[in-house]
Amino acid sequence: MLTEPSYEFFKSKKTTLVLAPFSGGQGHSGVEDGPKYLMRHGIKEQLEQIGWDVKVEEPLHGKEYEANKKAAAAYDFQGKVKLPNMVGEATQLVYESVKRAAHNNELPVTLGGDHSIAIGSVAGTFDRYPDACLLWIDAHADINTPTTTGSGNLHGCPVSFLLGLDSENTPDALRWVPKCLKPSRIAYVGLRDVDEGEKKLLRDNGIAAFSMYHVDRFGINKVIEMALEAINPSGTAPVMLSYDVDAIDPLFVPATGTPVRGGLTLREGLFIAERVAETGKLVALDVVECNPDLASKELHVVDTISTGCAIVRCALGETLT
Ligand SMILES: NC(=[NH2+])NCCC[C@H](N)C(=O)O
Ligand SMILES: [Mn+2]
Ligand SMILES: [Mn+2]
Repeated sequence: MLTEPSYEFFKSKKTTLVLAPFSGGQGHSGVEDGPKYLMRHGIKEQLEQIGWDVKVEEPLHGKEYEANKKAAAAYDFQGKVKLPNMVGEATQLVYESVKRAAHNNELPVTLGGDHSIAIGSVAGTFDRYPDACLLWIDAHADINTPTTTGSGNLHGCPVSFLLGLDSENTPDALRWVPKCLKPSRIAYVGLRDVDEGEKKLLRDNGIAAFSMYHVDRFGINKVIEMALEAINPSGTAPVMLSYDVDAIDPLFVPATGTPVRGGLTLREGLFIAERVAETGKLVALDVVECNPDLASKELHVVDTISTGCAIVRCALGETLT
């Protein structure tokens, strides 16, 4: 028997799509078009079809970050970190939107954009639900600090800011970020490309991290049970899902900036979202890193965008309704 969803907004089924067309957390152009493509593919109508009342917010409207990226690169850096001011401003705007939606008992669904925007969406969600836990579905751990990052790309760092790691080296423009996350409250699923410095941070902080090895060894169902048990032992805490589409194998999701082979199957990827929906505890969702520009053929765009939409529908209960 499926668990009855238990949160207020899950009963009222109000959601806000927070469009975050942002690419400043990494080098590729095109990831800022993710929200546009997801919307064009009908994500709003698809959610309405399964009974959701859908609002849309565009906190970055008129910002032209992508157009300014090249020029900004010359002055907007701090140590190794690229575009801290741009990322700091954009994520704060996302934060305000997500926070407002969450306090309004609407389910914020943040559509990226690169994964740096989770700085805003996670912080906004935890402002409303301080006891929440976070499932981070990704090929990457995104826990680099300003010191450990090799690339300097902030989409590889959001978790470290939310945890408050290496805070003495936090770029000024990111000092607003509340240290809202505890290491015991985040678990990863799908990892397969983790930097050496990140592995040490995961170990030293005792963070629950399930790689593709664990998915093969135990199966996806058991892995999610273990991940939820690690971060939400009572089963009563609110759950946020931050979903980088590169967790799923590039065979199914080719149009993404940092693809890594050997990932989740499409069904494993959707099952995670379905299983989280079934808990009835979902309070916020991100779907990030869809980059239509990186497709080598039109079919790859469709594969990637339709998977992004399916993740959202599954997390919002399509399979259960
Ligand atoms: N959100 C992502 N796709 N992150 C990829 C990060 C890759 C690498 N670990 C870095 O820090 O640059
Ligand atoms: Mn990733
Ligand atoms: Mn990521």
